[in-house]
Amino acid sequence: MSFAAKFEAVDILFPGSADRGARGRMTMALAELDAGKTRNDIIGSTGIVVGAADVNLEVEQGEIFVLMGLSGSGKTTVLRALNGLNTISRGRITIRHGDELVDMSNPPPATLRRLRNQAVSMVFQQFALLPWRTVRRNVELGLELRKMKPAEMRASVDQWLDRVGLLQWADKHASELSGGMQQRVGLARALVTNPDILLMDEPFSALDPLIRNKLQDELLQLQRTVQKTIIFVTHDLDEALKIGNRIAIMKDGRVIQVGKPEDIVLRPATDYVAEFVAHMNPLTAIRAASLMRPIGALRAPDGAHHFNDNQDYALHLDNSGQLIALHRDGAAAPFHQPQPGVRCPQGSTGIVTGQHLLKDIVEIRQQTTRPVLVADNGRIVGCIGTTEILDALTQAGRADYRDNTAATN
Ligand SMILES: Nc1ncnc2c1ncn2[C@@H]1O[C@H](COP(=O)(O)OP(=O)(O)OP(=O)(O)O)[C@@H](O)[C@H]1O
Repeated sequence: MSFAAKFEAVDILFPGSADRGARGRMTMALAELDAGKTRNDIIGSTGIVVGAADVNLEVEQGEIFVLMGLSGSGKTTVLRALNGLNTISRGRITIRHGDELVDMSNPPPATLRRLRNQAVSMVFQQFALLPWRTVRRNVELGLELRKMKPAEMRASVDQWLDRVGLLQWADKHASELSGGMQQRVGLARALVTNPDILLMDEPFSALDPLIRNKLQDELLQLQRTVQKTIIFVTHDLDEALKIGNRIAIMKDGRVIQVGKPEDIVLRPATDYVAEFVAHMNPLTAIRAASLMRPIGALRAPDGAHHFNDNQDYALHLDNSGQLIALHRDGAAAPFHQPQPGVRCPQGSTGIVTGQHLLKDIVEIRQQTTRPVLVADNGRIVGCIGTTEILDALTQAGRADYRDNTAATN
């Protein structure tokens, strides 16, 4: 997989007033940064604000990459450097636009215009719609600079309005829509230009929790079809864990950990991240592959893999690792592959993939009253019983898991 955007040792400093001494103060601030001085030291001695320091990141094509951190940690500063709204003080940012690699360190104005028009679009927290324009005319805004024929423009716009479920609202004014609907218009406006990268700056923060949750689901659904590279800023760890393929945690302008949601949850790199994680919702963050007990450890002398979850479960696998028979306390027991939206039969063990979320596992377990098996391409790789679910749900259980994996690594 090639990168969509790459940050190499990026520092972004804000000089404040553009007086004659600004350049000298900037040089001094960079030297102080190199000497390990803190943000507060640097603002005290030079008046310069460090927005981002030594940021190294590679965002892959087609992933949702989340920048997460508390207010002032530098998320927006990093995001805005990707469309040239913030100037890089040192280091390099490269953006892939088709076959071209664009250096964002100091792009000529024409390159920047082309990039903003074609390669990078942004969705804002406060929607930024024009209230006097209709919904359709707001979405057209993204295409107006392209000199498209009106009929072609209308077809693209309506296709996107349809995708975000607002085609019926096309002739209403933006001000007549609810917050959630307005943000769907913002999303359609950003996507109608078919950008390589979509930047989303706290897009759902202004919405109430139910609508926010719904829009997160819709974004994930949309992403499955459009497969865009999305860089998403949030200060909410649950949101980051739910929607991010990978997450960068920021503090004081620096990236302190980058990883998949489960890396962040199960292996926090610092006490600071661990403190965040202690308050998160594991149901939408932990996947079957991380919480299962691996099958390898469960083989008994009779050749079956035995797993105890109140009762003894014996898994009989063929040479390729597929389940051919399951016994519960010695009696043959049924198993099945759960289907989305279909209630699992009670008493039948469900077989899921490693990608299933803890919330799905809990639901399957509740419906079947049986442990859950995990398969990778048909090969059984692990089991999830009550103990594994409780471990994943509780902070203490997750800490045990961390200690055990650290001990076995
Ligand atoms: N244009 C600017 N001029 C001066 N300082 C700035 C500017 N933009 C950001 N900063 C400073 O850079 C630091 C990082 O700000 P940034 O907005 O990136 O943080 P954030 O993590 O996105 O926070 P929030 O969630 O509150 O938006 C802050 O100290 C902020 O005051």
